[in-house]
Amino acid sequence: TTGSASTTPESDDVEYLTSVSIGTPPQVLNMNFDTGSSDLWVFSTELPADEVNGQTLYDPSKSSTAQKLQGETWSITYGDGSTCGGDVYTDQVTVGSLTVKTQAVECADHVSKEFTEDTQNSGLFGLGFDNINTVMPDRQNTFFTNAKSGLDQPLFTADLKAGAPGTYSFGFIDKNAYVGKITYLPVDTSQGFWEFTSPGYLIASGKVQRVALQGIADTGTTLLLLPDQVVSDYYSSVSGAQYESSQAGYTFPCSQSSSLPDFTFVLNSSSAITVPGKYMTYAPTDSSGQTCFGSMQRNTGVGFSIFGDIAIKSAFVVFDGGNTRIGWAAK
Ligand SMILES: O=C([C@@H]1CCCNC1)N1CCCCC1
Repeated sequence: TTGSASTTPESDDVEYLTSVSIGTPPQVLNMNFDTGSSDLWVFSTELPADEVNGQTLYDPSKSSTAQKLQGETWSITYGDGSTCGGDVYTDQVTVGSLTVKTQAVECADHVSKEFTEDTQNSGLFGLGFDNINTVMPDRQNTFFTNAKSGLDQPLFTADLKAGAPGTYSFGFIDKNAYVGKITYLPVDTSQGFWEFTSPGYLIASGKVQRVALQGIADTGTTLLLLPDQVVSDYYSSVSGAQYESSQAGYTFPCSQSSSLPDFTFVLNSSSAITVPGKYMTYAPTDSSGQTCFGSMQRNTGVGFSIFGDIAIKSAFVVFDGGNTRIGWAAK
């Protein structure tokens, strides 16, 4: 089997939403596919009304294929401090033409304000490793784990685009979606993430800095979060760039946007991925449009780097669960 679905960016490419069908008859929710976590959770009819603002609610009582997982609950806190939790059903879940008949669907009965305010996002679709699924007392599998044995190839791919719809595909690699070769790096799954190490980086056409960047490929993180040393090196070449504590990040005059340098992360001795300078301006910090927030920021407090959508939309990425490796290609 295989399947693929279009994924559409919200404004500023802050997140990408993908249509998912759950239950019988199908209830269609737009969800945030997140390779940085491993719970499939949805806004549900169990939420208090004041925690819902525009999202689509999954109602298990209206699905003839929903089964409550008695005694099972979930609770998650994300890196930005947002939280949610609730109880668990199994139901049929379909992405494109790919169906998992018995998928754990974690129903939120509480969500923090970050989720309430994210009005188009009706849940997270975890694509990390099962060891960080939060369901207690019995941990549940991701959609990818459940689908994997039936897939033509035990992998999924992310082809995110800047300001345009892209594609998540399961079970196959679309040769028309990338150019050149796919370069694979080994993945360490011990923390539950698609964790790999880039051996170095370069700014613009400068010399390669042989600094190991241990990080995760996280489709659910917007920006590119790297070690302080790398980030200050990058912005040292941008006129007027500074770390603005009130903004909790590096900013620069928006007038500099067209001169932000490319950022390249190395994969091996003969391969690298370049984030074009045009992606390195994230957004203005206020409506005046004077000051802009950078797409590269410090990874302070995380313990590793996060190659979020800024990096992922600069490439075609293969999440190869069968071989526990990640593949990167230009496009
Ligand atoms: O909570 C997260 C991210 C948040 C954004 C969405 N993906 C998961 N983590 C990944 C980085 C380390 C801490 C946990």
